[in-house]
Amino acid sequence: MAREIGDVVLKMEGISLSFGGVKALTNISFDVREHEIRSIIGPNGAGKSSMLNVINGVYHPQEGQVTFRGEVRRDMEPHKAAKQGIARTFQNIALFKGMSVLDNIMTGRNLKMTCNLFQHALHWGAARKEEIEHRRKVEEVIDFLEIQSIRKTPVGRLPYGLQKRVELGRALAAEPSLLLLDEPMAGMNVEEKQDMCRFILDVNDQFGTTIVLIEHDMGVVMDISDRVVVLDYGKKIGDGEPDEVKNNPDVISAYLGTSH
Ligand SMILES: Nc1ncnc2c1ncn2[C@@H]1O[C@H](COP(=O)(O)OP(=O)(O)OP(=O)(O)O)[C@@H](O)[C@H]1O
Repeated sequence: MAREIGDVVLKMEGISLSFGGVKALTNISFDVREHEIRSIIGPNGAGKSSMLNVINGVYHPQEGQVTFRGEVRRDMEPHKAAKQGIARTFQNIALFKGMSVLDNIMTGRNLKMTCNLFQHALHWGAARKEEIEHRRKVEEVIDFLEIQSIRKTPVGRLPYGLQKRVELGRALAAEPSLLLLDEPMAGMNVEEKQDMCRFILDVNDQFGTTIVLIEHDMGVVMDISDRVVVLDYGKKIGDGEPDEVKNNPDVISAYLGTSH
């Protein structure tokens, strides 16, 4: 691979998270290095989505510490995480179905907009310039994801695989340094999965974006990940390069041996 894996950018230390009596995560530690594709796998209910929600501040762990780019983050909220360059996609597509592909991707630029609505409405100086820059970036994302032909189509009319691609586009429009992908290939057919895989690898390679990925398709995970962390019942049972994880007996019995 041409890209070089860098220093640790995200460090999760001793993370524990409970919902009432349910322990979603117990004392989990792992790190993510610059430019790597780091996957989180595990059976249903293992705590994968909860971990992504801790990373971007949706959930606040009762114990443990999250360090992003050398800064310990307390009281992280999703909008603060977004401002720090963390973007994400969701397990269930979260797009505006009645809006066009272009407008949905444009919403990914919201945090970067500095001019107010009134200025935008009148297209005054700086606002006009800013609008042009946002449009340029959005068109760049549309070209990158090869969705020029559907740019004006309402998202709700698109097949599922393309909606997932648009959701990736919205996350990319924010120009994240860390991209969190929650099951980006769930529900896709083989061809759609191959396309999505290619885009994830290209994002990582061309933009240098660090990626944390949750995915159930083991073939995909083992193919595209630099390192994999394995959760089971909220506990970490494996962590390492794909080959290492594949041969870990705990992982085999907890996960690979099941029908997931
Ligand atoms: N908001 C919540 N309130 C209560 N319990 C929750 C909440 N979110 C997650 N849990 C519980 O925490 C545990 C871990 O759930 P989580 O969704 O993180 O697992 P997962 O590995 O992402 O599962 P899946 O593969 O099915 O998406 C489960 O027992 C779940 O029911």
